[in-house]
Amino acid sequence: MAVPPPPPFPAAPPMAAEPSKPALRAELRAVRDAFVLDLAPGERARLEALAADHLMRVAGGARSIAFYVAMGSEMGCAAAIAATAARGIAVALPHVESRSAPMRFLRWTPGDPLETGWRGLSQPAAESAGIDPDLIVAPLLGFDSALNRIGQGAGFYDRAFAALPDARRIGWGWSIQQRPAIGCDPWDVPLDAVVTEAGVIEGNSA
Ligand SMILES: Nc1nc2c(c(=O)[nH]1)N(C=O)[C@@H](CNc1ccc(C(=O)N[C@@H](CCC(=O)O)C(=O)O)cc1)CN2
Ligand SMILES: Nc1ncnc2c1ncn2[C@@H]1O[C@H](COP(=O)(O)OP(=O)(O)OP(=O)(O)O)[C@@H](O)[C@H]1O
Repeated sequence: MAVPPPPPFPAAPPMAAEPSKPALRAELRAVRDAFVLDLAPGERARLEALAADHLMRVAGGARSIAFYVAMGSEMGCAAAIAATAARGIAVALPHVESRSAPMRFLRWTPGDPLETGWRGLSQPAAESAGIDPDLIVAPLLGFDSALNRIGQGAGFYDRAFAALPDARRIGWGWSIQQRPAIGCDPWDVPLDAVVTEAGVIEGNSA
């Protein structure tokens, strides 16, 4: 009597992305590092200022915007923060205490001190006023034209988007971080737009 062959093992994970998220993150980090390393002196600041101009065109009506302090090869927010503050719009920055605690957005004005916190993050003093921003500028490792994003993988922004459903979600990154498709998980909340040095990618403009 024929014995049926055993089922293939290990079974494929139910939502296996192609490639795996950790592999995609490593690739995107390497591409982003190489892109920034190749920029001529002054070019990075020029491109970040272009992104700031694009953001100001789409930020209409926001009374408060959350940015972040860029690390490594992330597209920086300094020009956009300066433009935001110059328009009298409140600036907030993320504050992380631990991997498990929700990230908070704290009021910050250019010139205020920044403290080194969890994993070397530069962030406002823990006792700064918390705000619920109208618009959240989120760091990206990668994004696609359907406005899915992939971040560092700790889920801080996914959790913040779930907690602040009325805030506009704008991804912020270099145009070379775009991929044909970023596999998304059930908890991933899509962005409303992505701003790069090259322009704005909006949901209904694709
Ligand atoms: N500039 C910046 N600020 C941010 C974020 C971000 O992505 N960029 N965040 C977005 O969520 C939050 C912090 N999230 C983080 C999530 C993971 C790690 C982390 O695991 N870092 C590794 C090094 C990773 C690497 O090699 O690049 C470590 O410290 O070991 C750090 C911050 C809030 N502030
Ligand atoms: N709304 C949520 N509530 C609780 N946990 C969440 C929520 N959203 C995501 N997470 C958790 O966060 C973790 C990381 O998610 P994911 O791999 O999508 O990170 P990411 O989007 O790349 O990172 P980040 O949002 O920090 O930039 C997952 O383990 C997930 O369970």
